[in-house]
Amino acid sequence: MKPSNKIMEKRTFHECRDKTILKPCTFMTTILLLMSFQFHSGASFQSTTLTTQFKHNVPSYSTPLLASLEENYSNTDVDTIQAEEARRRALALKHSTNTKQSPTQSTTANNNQRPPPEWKFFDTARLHVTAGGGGNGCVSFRREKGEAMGGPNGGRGGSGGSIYFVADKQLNTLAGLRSRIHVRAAGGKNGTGKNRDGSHGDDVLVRVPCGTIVRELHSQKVAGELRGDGEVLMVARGGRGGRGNAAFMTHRRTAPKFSERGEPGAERWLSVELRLVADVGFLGMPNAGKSTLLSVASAAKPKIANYPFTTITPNLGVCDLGQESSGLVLCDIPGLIEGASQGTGLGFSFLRHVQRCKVLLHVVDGTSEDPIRDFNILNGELKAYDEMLGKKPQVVVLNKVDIPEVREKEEQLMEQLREAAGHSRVMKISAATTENVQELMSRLKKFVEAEKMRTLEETGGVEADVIMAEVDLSKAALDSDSDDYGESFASLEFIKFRLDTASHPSNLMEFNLLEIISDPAYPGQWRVKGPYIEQVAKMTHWEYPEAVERFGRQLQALGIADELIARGAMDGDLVMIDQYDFDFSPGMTNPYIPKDLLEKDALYEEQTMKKEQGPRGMLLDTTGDDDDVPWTPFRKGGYMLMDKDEIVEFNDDGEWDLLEDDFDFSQEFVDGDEVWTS
Ligand SMILES: Nc1nc2c(ncn2[C@@H]2O[C@H](COP(=O)(O)OP(=O)(O)OP(=O)(O)O)[C@@H](O)[C@H]2O)c(=O)[nH]1
Ligand SMILES: [Mg+2]
Repeated sequence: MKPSNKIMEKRTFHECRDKTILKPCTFMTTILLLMSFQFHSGASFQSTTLTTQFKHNVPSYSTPLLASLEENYSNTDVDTIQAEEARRRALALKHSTNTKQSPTQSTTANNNQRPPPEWKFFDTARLHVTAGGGGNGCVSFRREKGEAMGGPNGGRGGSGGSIYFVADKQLNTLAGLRSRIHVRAAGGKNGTGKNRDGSHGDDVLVRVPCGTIVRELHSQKVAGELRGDGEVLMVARGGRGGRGNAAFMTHRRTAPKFSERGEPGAERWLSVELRLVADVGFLGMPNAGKSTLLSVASAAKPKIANYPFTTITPNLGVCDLGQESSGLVLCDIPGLIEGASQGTGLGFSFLRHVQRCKVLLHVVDGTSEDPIRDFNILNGELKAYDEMLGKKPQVVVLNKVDIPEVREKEEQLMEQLREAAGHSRVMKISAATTENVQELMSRLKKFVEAEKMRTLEETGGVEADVIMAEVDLSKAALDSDSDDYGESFASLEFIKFRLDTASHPSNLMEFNLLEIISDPAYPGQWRVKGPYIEQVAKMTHWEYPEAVERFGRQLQALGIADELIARGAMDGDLVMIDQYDFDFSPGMTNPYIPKDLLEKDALYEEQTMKKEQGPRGMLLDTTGDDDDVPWTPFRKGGYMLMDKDEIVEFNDDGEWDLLEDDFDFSQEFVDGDEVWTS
C-alpha cells in the first residue's frame, strides 16, 4: 500500500465519523444531552463535548457477545465499518512491516488520540542491565587517647544490588520493558572505621510475564526462562564489597595500610522474548470466529468484529471447568492467511505464542467459500514455518453452524475435514450461540491432559519444551576471590592454558583469555588484556603502596609476570592494564605515587620492624614455626580484646597514622603526619 492511499483511507474515516455525528437522530440526542448538561453545570457549548458524545456513537465491539453480533449484522452504516476496517488494515500492515516502531511515533488519524491499547502488546525487548558496584573497603586504625597504635579496623564495603527478573502472572506483555531500557541497581556503600561495613545496595526486580525467555544479546545464548508465577532469574549480580584493612591483618602484617576497592557490578545487554504459556492455541483464517470462541469459553473480552484482522495481538483466557479440574488456558492469536510464511498479513510474528501450547485448536469458518481448502492451506503454511509446529496435535472445529447455509452442508464438511486432517478429532460448533462449546472444552481438557502425560513419558519425566539455560548470568563480574586465586593450583593451570592459546583467534571471546600486546615501534611498552586481570586491577586501591605490591604478587601468581619476562620485558618497562599503568618491576610500584610518600612508607616499615624486636607495643610472637605456635598477636603489656574492639594497656606512643572517621584532626595531628584514607 502506498502512503498516499493510507492518507486517503484515514480521510474517509474522518468523513465517516463526521457523517455519523450528523445523522439526524444522533444529532438530536447530542443536542438534548448538551442541553441537560448545560442545565446541570451551566457549562458553555464546547466542541470537546461533541467529541465525547461521538465516542458513544461508535459501535463498541467490547459489548457482550450477542449484542455485538446483533450490532454487526444490523448495522447499515457501511461507511463506518469500511472505515474501521481500513484503519485496522493499515494497522496490521504497520505491524507486519515495522514491529519495532513505537506506537507513539506512528502517524495516527489524530495525533492527540491515544494509541489503541492493543498496540502496547510487545513480545520482544532489549534491555541493558547494570548491577550495583560494591562499596570500597576502608583503611582505618584504632586510635584513642593513650592508645596510639590500635589495630586496623577498616570495615568492608557493602555489596551492590543485583538485578532479577520475576515472573508475574498479572502481565502478558513486555511493554513495561520498552519504556525502560536501562535498569540499574544501587551500589553498596563504602566501609568505614570501627569495623563498620557499608550497607548493601538494594536489589532491583524487573517484572515480566510468565513465559519470558532471557538471552544474552551478543551471544544469543539462553540464560533462562521464567514459566511459573513468582519464578526468579538473576540477570546481573551486584559487585562484592571490597575488604577493609582489618581483613588483611595477619600475624606478620599487623598494620595493613591497604584495602580493596568494591567489585564492579555485572553489566550486559539482554534480549527478552515472550512466549505466552497456554494449553490450547487457537489457529485459523481471519474472521473464523477464534476471538468469539475465546470470549464465550472464558471471561476474556477480546475484540470481535466482522472484518479480517480484528485481533492484532494475542489474547489469553482461562476456561473454568468447575472445581474438579484446573482451568484450561486458551490463547487466541491473529488470523493467518495464505502466504503468511512469506510475511503476508500479520505473518507468523505471533505464532511463537502457540509454540508452547500442548494442543492447537484449528477453527474453520463454515461460511467460507471452501472451508477444506482454507484448512489445508493453513496446515501447509504452518509446516513451512516450523516443522515441529506442523506436527503439533490439532483439534479441528467447524464454526458458525448456526447459519442455515452451513447447517445444510455440515455433515458433508465434517466428513471432508476428518479426511483432510487424517484423524477424528473434529467437532462442529457455533461460537455465537455457544452450541457444543462446553463439550468442546471438556474434550480439549482431556486431550491436553493425555498429551501432557504422553510427552512426559516420551521424554522420561522432563517437560518436552523446557528451554535449557546455556549461560549463567548470576556469576559475579569477578567470580573468584582474588586473594585465593594464586594459591589454587587448578586455577593457575587454567590461566596458563589460556596463556598458551592466547594467540588462537577462536579463543578471543573466552572469559579468562589473556592477551599480551607489544608493538616494536614502542619498545618497553606492554598492554595486558584479559577480563580477569582487568577486574583485579579495578579492585586494587592504587593509592596504597601495599595494595600495589599485592597486585604485583597476583601478576606473579597468574603467570603474567613470567610471561612478560619470557617475551623480553625488563625492569622499568611500562605495563598497561585497563586504565592503569605501572613500571614493570618485581615490586610493581605505582609511578603515580609521590616519591616522598614511598620513602615515608619505607621508613614506617623500618620502624615497625624495629618495634617488632622491642619489648612493648603491637608486636608479634615470632618465636618458633608459625604453624606450630598458636597465634598470640600481642605481647605482654599490650593485647586486644577482639570482640570489644578495645586495646588495653598499650603505652607505646607511635605516631604513624590514624584513622577513626570521627577523629578530631585539628587536635591530635601535627604537621607532617601522614594520613591514609580509603
Ligand atoms: N453466525 C455466527 N457468527 C459468528 C460465529 N462466530 C463468530 N462469528 C462472527 O464472525 C465474525 C468474526 O469473528 P471473530 O471472533 O472476530 O473472528 P476471528 O477469527 O477472531 O478473526 P480475526 O481476529 O480477524 O482473525 C464476527 O462478526 C463474529 O460475530 C458463529 O458461530 N456464528
Ligand atoms: Mg480475533
